[in-house]
Amino acid sequence: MSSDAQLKQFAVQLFKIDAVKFGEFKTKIGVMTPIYCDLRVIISYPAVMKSLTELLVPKLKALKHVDALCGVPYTAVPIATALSLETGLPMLMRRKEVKDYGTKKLIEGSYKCGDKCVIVEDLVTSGSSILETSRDLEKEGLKCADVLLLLDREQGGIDILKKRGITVHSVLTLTQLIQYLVEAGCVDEIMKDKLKEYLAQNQIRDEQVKITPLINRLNIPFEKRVLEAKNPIATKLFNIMATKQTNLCLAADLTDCTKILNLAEQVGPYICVLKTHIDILEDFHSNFIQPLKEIAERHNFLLLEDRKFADIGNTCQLQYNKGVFKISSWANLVTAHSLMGKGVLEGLKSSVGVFLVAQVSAAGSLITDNYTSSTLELAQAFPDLIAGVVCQDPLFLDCPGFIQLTPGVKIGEKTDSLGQQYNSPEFVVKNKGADVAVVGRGIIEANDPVQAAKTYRNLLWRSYIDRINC
Ligand SMILES: O=c1ccn([C@@H]2O[C@H](COP(=O)(O)O)[C@@H](O)[C@H]2O)c(=O)[nH]1
Repeated sequence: MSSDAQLKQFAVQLFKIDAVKFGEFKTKIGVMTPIYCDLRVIISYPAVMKSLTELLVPKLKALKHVDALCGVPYTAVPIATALSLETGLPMLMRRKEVKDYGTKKLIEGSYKCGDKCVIVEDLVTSGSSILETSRDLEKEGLKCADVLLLLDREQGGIDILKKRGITVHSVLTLTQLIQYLVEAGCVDEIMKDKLKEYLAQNQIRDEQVKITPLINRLNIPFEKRVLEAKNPIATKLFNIMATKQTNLCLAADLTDCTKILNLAEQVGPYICVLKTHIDILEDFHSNFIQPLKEIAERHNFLLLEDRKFADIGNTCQLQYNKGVFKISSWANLVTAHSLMGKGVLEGLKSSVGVFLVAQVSAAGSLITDNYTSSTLELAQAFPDLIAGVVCQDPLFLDCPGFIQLTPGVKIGEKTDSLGQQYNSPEFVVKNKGADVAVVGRGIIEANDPVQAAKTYRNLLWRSYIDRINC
């Protein structure tokens, strides 16, 4: 059992090295907190590392039959190392990012299936990092029922873990830590009250726990994701993006056939997809299609008709194959709404790639979170047909074979006069998960559309490279 004096001395050590700070701090989820704990600094203070080890060792020894220790990356890895050296228990290491997920090991070290592994953690708020670690250890056949913890922030994480069969053995709670610091004269009683109020108002609910998926498409380069694509047009698009080094889709929202052909010819080298709204052309004639296809072939880009099919399957089939536009004869890709269910997808032929609309860029859209997640389920039920999803947020992270298409991209503007909402090229790729970004008026209304296309292409591609390297 840790003595009160030992704990108090440790609390003061943490305070002195600035591992615990008081004031107004913004948390990861944007909420303000009066107390901030950054235990990463501990490694620079061997005396504090020693105290911490002395506090954790008795708790570890009290656990029955332990085969290995694994620190939650990264802060708890040196803590687990110290415990391993002190107790002679073997240590394992979990990789946080597995970019080559097909080949790289998730867990480093020597172990066998069924080994009992104790997870070591410095701080628990929601418990999500521990859940990610136990998921990866269990994937390798290890058993992880116990966690050795330094500090419980008392925001519900311990109960969340308990519900999932994980027992946490902690050294200190945040309330105890403050009490020791008050007794030692490091902070006053007011801070204790502030903390009490903060904890009462900031309990994390079960459904708020977010676990980063094992496979995260945002970290995987297109040339690797192509191996996961089931739809042949998605395969083609991944290859085009990787070889041409562009993830720019031009929304060619012009109403004149010749203007579209001229623009396609000029910006062809910088785009991977040219998106049309074929029904806005005032002079549409079937002679338009052949040259458009030839330009697309020559410059190696795909044609996406943004028809947003949204009727019963039979009508969509007619709209797709018949009428004056005969979309199926030239479009490599089409968009469809999920509103009418799977009939729409059954009505489209499998040589096409479909982008299913899960979210839109329009302000005041009636699409709800439930609609979006049902759309993703529908997409997953048709992997041979679905090339990807049209959305505004980083969704389907664990489906690297699908492509995220994101419209609403413009430099220097936030809206238009009819409810369109824009983000910058960097933001949509790095923060919103866009694989391909759709740019319309940002290019077609620019003084020099070719230069604008080059600029968008460069910004989007650089952002994608930064994303996969970060
Ligand atoms: O949610 C959506 C879905 C589709 N679009 C289409 O993208 C372009 C955007 O054009 P801008 O000129 O860049 O605003 C346009 O063809 C839309 O129909 C979208 O904007 N939002």
